[in-house]
Amino acid sequence: MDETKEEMQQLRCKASELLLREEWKESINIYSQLISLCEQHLCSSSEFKRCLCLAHSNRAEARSRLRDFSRAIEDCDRALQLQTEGTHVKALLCKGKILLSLDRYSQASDCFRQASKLQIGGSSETLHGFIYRCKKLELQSRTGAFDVSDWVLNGFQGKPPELAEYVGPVQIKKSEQGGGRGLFATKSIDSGTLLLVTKAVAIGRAIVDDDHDESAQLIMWKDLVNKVFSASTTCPTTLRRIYALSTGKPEAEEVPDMHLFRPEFDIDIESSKEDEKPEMSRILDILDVNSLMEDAASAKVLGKKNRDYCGVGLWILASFVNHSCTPNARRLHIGDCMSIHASRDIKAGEEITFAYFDVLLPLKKRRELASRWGFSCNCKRCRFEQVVCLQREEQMREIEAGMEAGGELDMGGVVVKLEQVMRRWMLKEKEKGFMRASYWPAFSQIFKSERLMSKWGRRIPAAETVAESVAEAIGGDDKVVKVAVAEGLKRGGGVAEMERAMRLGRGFYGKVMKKQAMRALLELDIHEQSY
Ligand SMILES: C[S@@+](CC[C@H](N)C(=O)[O-])C[C@H]1O[C@@H](n2cnc3c(N)ncnc32)[C@H](O)[C@@H]1O
Repeated sequence: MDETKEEMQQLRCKASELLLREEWKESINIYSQLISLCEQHLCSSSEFKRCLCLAHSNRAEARSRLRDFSRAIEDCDRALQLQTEGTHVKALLCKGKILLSLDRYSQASDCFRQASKLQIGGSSETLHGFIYRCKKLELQSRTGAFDVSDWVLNGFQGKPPELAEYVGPVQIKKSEQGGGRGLFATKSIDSGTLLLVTKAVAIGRAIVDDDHDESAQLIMWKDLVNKVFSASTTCPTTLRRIYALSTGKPEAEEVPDMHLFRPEFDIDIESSKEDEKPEMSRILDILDVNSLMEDAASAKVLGKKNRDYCGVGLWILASFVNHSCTPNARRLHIGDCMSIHASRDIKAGEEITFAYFDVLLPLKKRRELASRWGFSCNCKRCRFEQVVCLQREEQMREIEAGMEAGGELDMGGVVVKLEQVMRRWMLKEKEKGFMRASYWPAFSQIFKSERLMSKWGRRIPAAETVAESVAEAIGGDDKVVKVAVAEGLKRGGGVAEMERAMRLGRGFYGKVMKKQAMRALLELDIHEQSY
């Protein structure tokens, strides 16, 4: 027996040393040996029981560092079952932290509460900190009451605010407009209302000098693939969610139960399907269809100091949102989280869509971009412009030619000609908005140049009119909102002008941002004239 106890001591010392050195895999190995030794001698002495309990707690810690959450939780539960004083708190703390990172806020909170009751003496500050965090996140995830204004107003100091997973008034259904499934509003909502907040499964990042920097793009992509594969290997819930996403064969895809995407969801490990093992080829297909670049405009603004720092990621629930060139929703990137809000008023039952690419472009360019995603957009705006292009081929060709030539003079010509023909064709306001959105690059070139404005300004509508009409057609967009703000500022920033800009800003930034923070953000880039 003494020999066995000595062996136990040796394994214990070795494993804790490895744990301290953060050599997780090796420490798991040794703890596994220690566990089997203790299990064999469990009945002979209480020392083995204490050691077994501690070994499970510590192996849980090491497993959780490798994000092997389900097996880490199994270890915590075993330690809790053995219930040896002291280690009990350790296992509860570890389990709580894992549940917190799996967005199971109330279950995490229960663990921290139990631990704080058991903790005798010592500082309970950490536990109270965790309990406070759980409470805050649980409230956010239940009510959708998010506010990132303070962080914005503090100049993005420190880490981005921690945001809870939130599933608002949305549901997945078969889509009529896009292929496969889509996300739909379950009730009528107004512009700026938050629809969901979701943390990335993973984000691949790299410094990209320009759009053609292929090696950096490859690094970013490989980083994403490895992280997603590893996340789906270690967490059955993540795998189940990832496997609900499209592989690019819409006809074969079922509508998953919304329950699967709610924050407190947990699959019963026993019931996790045997055949649900991550397969690299399926994961690659899924990433091909669903991964998104961090939206350039918002990622750049919301806390990124280095503007060439690019990221491509996978955000599960957001992956059910189809594209439209006249979208009604917007995404914002705050740290690793994506929030999606209505960029216009949305009716109950309406499909929620956002833009996969810049939609302030003519039909031909948008078609090219959509074809890179493997679909052709059939939204209201694309259908309308297709008819215009067919029926008014000659005039549209002239406008297109001016656009492609790209000179300042040509831009003036493009805009004046476009406004003339739209008057002649007696287009409705909404239709004018569609066309103006398509030729926005020409409008914005004129609006941002005093010289061009003095030459063409009297022959085209005012910047605010164009900005409002475009925003009406495609929802809030930072380039468009900035024009409204710049105009407001030029006129001395009067209340009415700023109110208008703020209304448009609400569509772009959503209600997670108070007016003051939105104003700070909008003014930030005005001087760069990045519209
Ligand atoms: C991120 S997924 C969107 C959700 C997907 N429809 C599903 O069933 O899971 C992207 C894929 O959806 C389809 N899609 C998205 N927007 C579309 C649109 N406007 N028209 C047709 N297909 C679209 C394309 O097949 C695209 O590759």
